[in-house]
Amino acid sequence: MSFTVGANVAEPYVNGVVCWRAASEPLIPLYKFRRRLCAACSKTKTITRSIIYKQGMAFLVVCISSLLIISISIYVFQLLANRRSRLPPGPRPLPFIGNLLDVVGELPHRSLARIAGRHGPLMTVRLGSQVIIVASSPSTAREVLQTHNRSLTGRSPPDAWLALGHAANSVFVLPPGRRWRALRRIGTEHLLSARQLDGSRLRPLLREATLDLLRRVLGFVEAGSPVEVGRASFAAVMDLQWRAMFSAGLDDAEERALHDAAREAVAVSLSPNVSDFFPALAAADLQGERRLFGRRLAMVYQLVDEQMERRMRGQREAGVGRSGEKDLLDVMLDMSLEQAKDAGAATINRDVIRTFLTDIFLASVDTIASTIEWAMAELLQHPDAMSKLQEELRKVLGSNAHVEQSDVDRLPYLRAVVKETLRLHPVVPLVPNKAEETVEIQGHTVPKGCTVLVSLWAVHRDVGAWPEPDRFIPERFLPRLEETGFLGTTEFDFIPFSAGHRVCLGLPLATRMVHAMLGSLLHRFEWTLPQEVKENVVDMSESLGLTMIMATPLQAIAKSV
Ligand code: HEM
Repeated sequence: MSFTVGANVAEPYVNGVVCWRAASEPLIPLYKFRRRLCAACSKTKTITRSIIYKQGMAFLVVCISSLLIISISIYVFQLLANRRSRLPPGPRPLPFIGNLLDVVGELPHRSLARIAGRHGPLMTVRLGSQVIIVASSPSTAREVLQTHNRSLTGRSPPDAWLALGHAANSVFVLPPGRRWRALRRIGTEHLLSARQLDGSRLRPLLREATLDLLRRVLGFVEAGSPVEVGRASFAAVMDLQWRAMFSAGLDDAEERALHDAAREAVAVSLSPNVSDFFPALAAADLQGERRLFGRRLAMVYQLVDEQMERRMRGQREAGVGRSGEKDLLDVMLDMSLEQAKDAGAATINRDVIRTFLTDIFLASVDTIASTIEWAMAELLQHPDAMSKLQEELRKVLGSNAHVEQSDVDRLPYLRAVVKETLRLHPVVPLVPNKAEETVEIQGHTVPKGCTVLVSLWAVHRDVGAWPEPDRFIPERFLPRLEETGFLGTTEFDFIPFSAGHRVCLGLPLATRMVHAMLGSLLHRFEWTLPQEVKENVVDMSESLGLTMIMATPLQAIAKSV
């Protein structure tokens, strides 16, 4: 770009001296002007600066006013468009940034619930250039997850997920097409259905994971140190998931690497990112979230790849597949070989296998471990509920050392505690869908392409559905244990696993492990808070990535019973 200097600005007076060279050259590009003018006379240095300064200021003023005019026009246009398109009501957006200032600064599920308190259970917020419709009540959640679910199951991958091409094959963010359906089917048929989990291959693994957790806690007890409940649960679930997918355990170094990589990948993956609010800036990755997510993901990929390599080498050397019961990796490798033979467009290739196994791994560890940690934090602050639960466990289990899946039906208070924990602390508090078609909800328009966020957190604290919504009262679930199950398909006031086409794939595994692990921890140990925590309070603040975890990891003192 070049700037020109007209005759009027080319006669600058600085300390009473006129620059004749500038005056005689009415049109000079600024960058040249600066160099040439300096060669012309002894006073030019000052004069040049003065002219560049004036030009720069003029340019800045022109830019700022154009930006202001453009953004005010967009703003007015949006307001008019909103009125005409009958979007749900919402806070007035600022030009450019929309309602970002209202939402950031607090955890998004909390700020959105606060704003919904003013604007209603179906509201519109604008985050940067993105239009988001938020459903915050049981009835609006039902509209999204049941009535209009077919049109609202799309996904826009968060920018961070584009790292290493993860989004292209990720079951979490794939649009509801052929590949997404194939992956869900594989997950259900070969790992996560009740039939698989209660079958001869996986059932012993699930039991072993509970015993593994008890052993880890015993290690803390014997060392006389407080138990890091979340960390111990995380490690036990991680090992279980690895064995279920690869029929192989993790050594200490792998366990440490995976723990840190998985926790950080999950934490970074959905944290607020300017690239998501302003897709036009995404290429710059200004916050570095995509790079960070990519680095963490690469560590998980590397370990998954090692397992794949080892298995494929084994198959090549033996000339046949593994004998015995097949694990998830076997099943997926067999499928990819079959599809390669058919020479059609393979739905399952190596990249898809790597991404799916990584997704399943990431989905399972933090969710189950955090739910157990939240439950323990609540119980430690509600000793009556803890005693009642331990009494029930003593009666039902007697001298059995741990909870089996077959015991859970006879443990109503344990089930009520788990439900109340998931009500107050749904580990996925906001579920983002994308409207694939325009739909009408309660007299408002939800336009095609916008994001439709269901706030499970707000639904679970809806005052109409839940008296004293912020209190931990497991008893509220006792009369309705059988009524709603976990799917919320009747009332939609309790939907920790969401509902509809994209309902959580891991529900059967999660409910089995949370009940078995939590029940066993309470049956085998007496729990108290460390003295310094008793004197203050348990820090119940949340930290949010892909899942909602405790910001301060819970520590508790365990004593063998
Ligand atoms: C307490 C534990 C868990 C909770 C509360 C939970 C909750 C959720 C929620 C709310 C969703 C979003 C559903 C939607 O988009 O409408 C979800 C999705 C998903 N969950 Fe879970 N989850 C848990 C454990 C697990 C486990 C253990 C696995 C796998 C082993 C898993 C695998 C998945 C997958 C693959 C999806 C994506 C489904 C899709 O988009 O099609 N989850 N989960």
